[in-house]
Amino acid sequence: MAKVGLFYGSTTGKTADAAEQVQAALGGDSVVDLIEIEDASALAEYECLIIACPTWNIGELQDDWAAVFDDLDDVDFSGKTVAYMGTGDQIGYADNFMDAMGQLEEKIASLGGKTVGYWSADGYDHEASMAIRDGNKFCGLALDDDNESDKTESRIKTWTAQIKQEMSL
Ligand SMILES: Cc1cc2nc3c(=O)[nH]c(=O)nc-3n(C[C@H](O)[C@H](O)[C@H](O)COP(=O)(O)O)c2cc1C
Repeated sequence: MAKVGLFYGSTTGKTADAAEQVQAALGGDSVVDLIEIEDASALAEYECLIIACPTWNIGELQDDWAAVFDDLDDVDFSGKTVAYMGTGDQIGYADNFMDAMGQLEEKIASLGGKTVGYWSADGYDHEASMAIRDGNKFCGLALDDDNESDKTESRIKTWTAQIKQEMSL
């Protein structure tokens, strides 16, 4: 079985922690390579990807993802299965919750990536998000350790069970 590439950017460590938990829940480093995003071309090596990005500076990509965003255009995502996860603050940044996850999904899907891992937005308290698709679903796992750290473990457990099926892991 081909390994999953989990690429993350993280400024204060919350997304890095969540990415480690997702890696562990999917079976550890024999199943998932955990890679800090530095170079977009590394994404091409994987058929199954998990893209992990927090939203910073009111609706912006985290710095490491911002640095490679334009280079994503040079990656052929057709035939790749891609799941997304983000961390954010639904109370402090209610009008921009998970915007970065939405921007990355929009771009990578437009370049041919098949999105899996949609996640119900029921029970969240934000006002607006660029990550909402088809009614009331986020385009990936939405984690909020600023306000709901008690829910992170169970959200990761449920979501990883879902993408195990959707990625046939
Ligand atoms: C200055 C600042 C701006 C932020 N802007 C947003 C935002 O627009 N949307 C959002 O959902 N979260 C926002 N956040 C919350 C962060 O995304 C959240 O703390 C995240 O978990 C940080 O991830 P990291 O530790 O991996 O860098 C912001 C936080 C700070 C301090």
